[in-house]
Amino acid sequence: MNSTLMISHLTKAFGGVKALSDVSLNVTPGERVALLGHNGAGKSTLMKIILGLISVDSGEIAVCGVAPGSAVARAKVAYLPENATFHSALTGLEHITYYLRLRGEPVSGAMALLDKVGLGHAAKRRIATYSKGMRQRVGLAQALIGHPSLLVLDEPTSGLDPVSRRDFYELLDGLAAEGAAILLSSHALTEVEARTDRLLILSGGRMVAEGSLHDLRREAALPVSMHITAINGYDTDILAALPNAIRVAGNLHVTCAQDQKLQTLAHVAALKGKVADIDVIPHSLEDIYSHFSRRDGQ
Ligand SMILES: Nc1ncnc2c1ncn2[C@@H]1O[C@H](COP(=O)(O)OP(=O)(O)OP(=O)(O)O)[C@@H](O)[C@H]1O
Repeated sequence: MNSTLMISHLTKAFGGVKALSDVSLNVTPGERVALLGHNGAGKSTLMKIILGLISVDSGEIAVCGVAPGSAVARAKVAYLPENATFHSALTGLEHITYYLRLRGEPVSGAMALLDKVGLGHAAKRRIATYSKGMRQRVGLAQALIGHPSLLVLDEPTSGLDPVSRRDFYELLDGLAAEGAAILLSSHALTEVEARTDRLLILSGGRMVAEGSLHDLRREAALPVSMHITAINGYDTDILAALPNAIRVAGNLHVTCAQDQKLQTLAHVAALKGKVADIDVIPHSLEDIYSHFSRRDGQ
């Protein structure tokens, strides 16, 4: 397979603590993958291994076809830490110029990088005067030096306002469209649901779920919840006709297993003349995430 990142049966322990157990995953060019998990689930450990900062106990890993941490891998992988820090006395332009020089890249590219992340207008202002969102963009511009094939982003949007988050994801969309693979960790479930191609859920060091939200929803097979609005006066008839219906804060509520959904809807439909409306309540990513995270006894 044409993988930018290939991980197979990876295991890592710190003393008696198993940080990662039998983790496998592939990320292909242009894919945006979100890594989700509770505190201590193993996300940072996985990122450090991908960056070549720590070794594995067993399993295989290849970044752009080579060992993580090798000179080739380091040239192709970029990392944006959650709290990137900058010398606040430097301007954005000076900062990026400095890092271009360190990487042996032409410094003439600094302005183009800042333009790419929407910071061209502030390039000559000191970073101390930048907002959190602007500093995050400097970090992204720095990460883009050398056209990385894989971007590893640790909670890149934490602390950003909704507009800055949207702008940040639009930048990532553009990079993915140019072929960069993106692996980002996040606790902001609703936003990654909309902005990534695939979700990975780590729990207790194990990869407990992987797929699109649609795949995870199907695999979780959580009970279906419905709200029924009765035509005035028919509440009691409906409750009598549907044994699994209950009254919650004045509304009628029905819960059934996934494979009972059509049958339950047919029962409700048969009550025409008594039912004004029915709403099937979709599960949020939080519900699905909790389901998989708890499966490991977390
Ligand atoms: N250097 C270390 N020495 C000992 N234990 C460690 C070390 N690094 C991580 N661990 C343990 O490995 C487990 C996974 O930690 P990790 O930092 O990868 O989790 P995480 O998912 O990144 O958490 P968070 O969301 O809080 O950053 C935890 O139990 C942690 O205590």
